[in-house]
Amino acid sequence: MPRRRAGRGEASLYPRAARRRSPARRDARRAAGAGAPFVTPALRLKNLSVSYGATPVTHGVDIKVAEGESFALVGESGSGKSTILKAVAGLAPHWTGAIEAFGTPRGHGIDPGFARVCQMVFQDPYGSLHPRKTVDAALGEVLAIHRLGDRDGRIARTLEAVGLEPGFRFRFPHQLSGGQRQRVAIARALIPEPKLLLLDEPTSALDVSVQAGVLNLLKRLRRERGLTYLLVTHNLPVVSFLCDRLAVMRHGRIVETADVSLLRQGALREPYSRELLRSGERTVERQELEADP
Ligand SMILES: Nc1ncnc2c1ncn2[C@@H]1O[C@H](COP(=O)(O)OP(=O)(O)OP(=O)(O)O)[C@@H](O)[C@H]1O
Repeated sequence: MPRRRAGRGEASLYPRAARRRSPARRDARRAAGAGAPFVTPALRLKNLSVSYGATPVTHGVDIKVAEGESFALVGESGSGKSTILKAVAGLAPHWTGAIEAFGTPRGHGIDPGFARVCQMVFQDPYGSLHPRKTVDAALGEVLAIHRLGDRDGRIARTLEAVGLEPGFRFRFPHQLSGGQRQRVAIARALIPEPKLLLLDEPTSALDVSVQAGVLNLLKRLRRERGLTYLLVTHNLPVVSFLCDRLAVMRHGRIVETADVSLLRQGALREPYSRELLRSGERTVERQELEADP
């Protein structure tokens, strides 16, 4: 059984998790791999079974995502990918098993400590932003929930980080384009300075012409902030661009977990994964995506 690092007691976990690690240390942790002993994963799902009422949706899902890693869930529609994200975010409260971020388990209800380190970005920026709240109000609300000060400074810095000019601060959602709205949604997730982002099809509701810009932004933010991503997508080029590993889901179960290099080589092991690969959508033009630095 993997041993836990000394001093990673439950009470002190969130302050430790929120501390920025040096890139060298992060690379070393990544090189150690998600399954290596002594390394507490950023996210651990153990035997996770989620249901809606009496209907079971996922069955015994096990996932470990290392700190700084980007991990994708792919698979056919209805296989339970978004349900896993919802359970981690506290939006699907009927589950068994365990959900841990940086070694600390979350409960089934509202968990403000967990929300501080783990935030979610939804697929549809039109639905996820309140139509009567300005960008300033949407971001300020998150700061108030987490009792974070320096409201003006944090909002200004976060808008800059997502590539929005200061003038966007007092606009309403209907005064923004789809891509700008999704940048606001990303800003809202980023503003409490989480370490782990749950990304549910973050670009699929956007026009193809703006998808690449948002994907490039997510890639840069991860690099600059040492973020960990758990991403749901149907778009395999997005997985290839943004992720290190992927899990293929079918009927609520993981059928294969693989390094993204196998996806790129077309060398996934399971017949179902290969079928998915053959039918993979290609909706983002590769040339629009930035190369790795
Ligand atoms: N709030 C809900 N209440 C009841 N059933 C739900 C709810 N949300 C999702 N489901 C059902 O759970 C199953 C899994 O849905 P989920 O959204 O997790 O799949 P998915 O793999 O993310 O699909 P897609 O790729 O189409 O988004 C589906 O059968 C869906 O109808």
